Amino acid sequence: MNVIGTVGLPGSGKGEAANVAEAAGVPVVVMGDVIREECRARGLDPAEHHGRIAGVLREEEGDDAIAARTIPRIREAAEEGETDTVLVDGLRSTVELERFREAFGDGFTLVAIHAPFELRAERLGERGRDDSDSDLEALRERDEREIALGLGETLDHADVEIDNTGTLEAFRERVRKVLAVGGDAAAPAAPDADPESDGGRP
Ligand SMILES: Nc1ncnc2c1ncn2[C@@H]1O[C@H](COP(=O)(O)OP(=O)(O)OP(=O)(O)O)[C@@H](O)[C@H]1O
Repeated sequence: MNVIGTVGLPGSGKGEAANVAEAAGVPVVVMGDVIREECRARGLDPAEHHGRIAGVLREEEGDDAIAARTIPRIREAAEEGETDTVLVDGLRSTVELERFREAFGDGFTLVAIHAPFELRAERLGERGRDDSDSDLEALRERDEREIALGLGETLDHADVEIDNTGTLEAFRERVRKVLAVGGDAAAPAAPDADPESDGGRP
């Protein structure tokens, strides 16, 4: 079983990567769904209480609570899917990463998606909101919140890096390649490899 976890700052392209997976018949498990379900189980509206319940779950069941609850969902998705690859969206911390590595061993591949702040701000602006200063400030705050949870450190542990600074089609193609190989086979793809390059590196 190949489990591909994606990690990236807000607006980096995780949702697009999940779309590529779905289009390719690769099931997608969203870690946030665990939290939404827990909100409903407690009679709370996920839209309002998502952030708080994520914190409560970690306090009650440990920092790896969301990962632990996601693992059986990943196994179920693998059984039901057309391929033996599953994409998991929503890793936030190295504790979660360790939990997944423990559960899936070499079958787990962490994929980091990178795009600079300005580009993420522009893309998120196009996704919904206008590109005002308050949105830039909101993105800065979201970045900081995610980094405080451990996202920055998690990015440093990636097995595969995807640089999402080009066209959407170039990004989708890169994701398709990573999904097709998964696991260790993905390693030869050098970080931020230039697809135009003929390998003439020193
Ligand atoms: N290479 C690209 N070129 C143009 N637009 C892009 C590119 N990559 C992503 N986008 C667009 O940027 C927006 C943000 O991407 P996406 O929703 O995948 O980010 P995300 O990492 O899931 O963000 P969040 O964590 O905030 O949900 C989307 O509208 C997406 O279609």
